[in-house]
Amino acid sequence: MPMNDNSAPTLDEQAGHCFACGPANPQGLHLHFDRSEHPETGHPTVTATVNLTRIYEGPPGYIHGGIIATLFDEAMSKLNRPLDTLAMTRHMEVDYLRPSPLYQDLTLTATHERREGRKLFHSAQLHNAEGTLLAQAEGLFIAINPAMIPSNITPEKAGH
Ligand SMILES: CCCCC/C=C\C/C=C\C/C=C\C/C=C\CCCC(=O)SCCNC(=O)CCNC(=O)[C@H](O)C(C)(C)COP(=O)(O)OP(=O)(O)OC[C@H]1O[C@@H](n2cnc3c(N)ncnc32)[C@H](O)[C@@H]1OP(=O)(O)O
Repeated sequence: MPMNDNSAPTLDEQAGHCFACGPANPQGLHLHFDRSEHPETGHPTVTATVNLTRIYEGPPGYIHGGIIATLFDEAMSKLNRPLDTLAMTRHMEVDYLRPSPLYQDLTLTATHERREGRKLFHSAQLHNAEGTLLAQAEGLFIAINPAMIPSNITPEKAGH
């Protein structure tokens, strides 16, 4: 693992195996997000194009609902950095409005709504190419102490 000047892994390096976004996870989703500001509120917003295969199937032809929740969790978590906050998901609600198809470009978006102290409230949506809303989520993220993130995860220490 690359090291910074202090020979300690950076947070990005620690997050390299994130199932949804980590480049170092061979079985991950490898999501990539573009970041911008909401045109009306100026709040951070992120977007990604997702096109998933049958590895992620739930109902035949459609994305598994747990994977859709993963997409929303990850998209909303990406809003924390532009808010200069390290935070973890505390609560999330998902509405599955229409089945979300495999093998199609879908647009995943998330936007920061408001902050109350340590509590960050975000929202997220999944649309198809025609602009139909397929699923949506609301998330509560809580700012954490960086010391909660272990810096020395290895398979040996995890018992594998
Ligand atoms: C996540 C860190 C990642 C670090 C990576 C580093 C760099 C980033 C670079 C790239 C990678 C980016 C992201 C990749 C990482 C993550 C992927 C997505 C994120 C996740 O996948 S992360 C995993 C799932 N996540 C957990 O594993 C959390 C388990 N959890 C806890 O560890 C604790 O829960 C903790 C520490 C979060 C808080 O603990 P706590 O004890 O300090 O606080 P508590 O739980 O009591 O709640 C606080 C306030 O929320 C209120 N509250 C609760 N429920 C509510 C509701 N429904 N509505 C309204 N308010 C509600 C309470 O009422 C209270 O409010 P009040 O303070 O006003 O009383």
